[in-house]
Amino acid sequence: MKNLPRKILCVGECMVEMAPREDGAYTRGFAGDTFNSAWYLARQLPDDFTVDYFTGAGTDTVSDEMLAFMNEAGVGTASIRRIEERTVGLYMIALKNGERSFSYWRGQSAAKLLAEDPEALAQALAGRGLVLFSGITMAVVNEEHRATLLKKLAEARAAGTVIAFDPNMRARLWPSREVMAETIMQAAAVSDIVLPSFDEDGAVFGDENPQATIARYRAAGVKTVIVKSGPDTIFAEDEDEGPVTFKPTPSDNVVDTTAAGDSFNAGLISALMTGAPLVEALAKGSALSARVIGARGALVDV
Ligand SMILES: Nc1ncnc2c1ncn2[C@@H]1O[C@H](COP(=O)(O)OP(=O)(O)OP(=O)(O)O)[C@@H](O)[C@H]1O
Ligand SMILES: O=C(O)C(=O)C[C@H](O)[C@H](O)CO
Repeated sequence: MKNLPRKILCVGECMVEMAPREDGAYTRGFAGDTFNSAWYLARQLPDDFTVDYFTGAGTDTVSDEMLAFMNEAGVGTASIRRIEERTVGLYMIALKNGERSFSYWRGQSAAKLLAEDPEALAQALAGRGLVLFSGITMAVVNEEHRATLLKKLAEARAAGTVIAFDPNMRARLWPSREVMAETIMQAAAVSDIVLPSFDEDGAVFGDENPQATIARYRAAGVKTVIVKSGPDTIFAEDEDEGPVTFKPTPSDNVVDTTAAGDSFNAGLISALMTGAPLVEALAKGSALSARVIGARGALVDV
């Protein structure tokens, strides 16, 4: 990808994260899929890039702390909406042999209103080289705001912004599997790059193999599809570069898989934004995520 503005925006929900420690206590952090990618992107990209986050936050102390945390990490917060009567959501990680599961407390979070003001959204999206959003971004907003979000993303795309989408399906956040699947395909239809995981997409859409996942998204007009599969081979296809595969080196130190996909996305996008071919971008994403799963929590100082 060449000649794009060196300005990235990630859109979604960042929450308080409670990550279990070995001694049974919890470490408080701030995390959420698209924010995790923003955090890693800010570290991976050269200094002449900017990375911003768009969401809703409250005006209480924990919301202030979240924004301060973002700024310290080099993620810009200028366009974040502050909503007085709301606050930030919370999630807790549970670990079983390194594989993570989450419990959520996010019903009243300000992020649910991130697409309430179409003008604010359009302004945040304007002039970006790349915008990343996810299935979780789509899940946390209501039906009307989902349509606003898709419309504004389509307008940004028409104006030259590359739109990247990770389906990141969290069934519990959706009213039904049908609505989830339908919305994921609508989101893919406004996107240039789609970054699914085969375990989720295979189960929800009945894809027989990663090639079927690629074919489904390519038929929806997506230029670049990258199908992640834990330690297994990544299958990708790009309109210009054709099919590409990459086999990650399986890790012998899987401590917590939280944000494996988010950090992979950041490594991949940072490589593509600096002009690398797809195969190199797959290698960079894999190398970063392999380090991230070796420690607890979403954000790992790697
Ligand atoms: N056991 C592993 N060993 C080495 N690399 C791994 C392993 N698990 C994951 N990865 C790396 O992380 C990438 C993303 O993993 P995965 O397919 O599990 O993502 P995901 O399901 O989107 O993750 P999440 O949604 O939990 O962030 C893989 O493509 C691979 O490069
Ligand atoms: O599950 C969510 O909604 C989150 O954003 C929490 C985690 O940080 C994320 O799923 C990791 O990929």
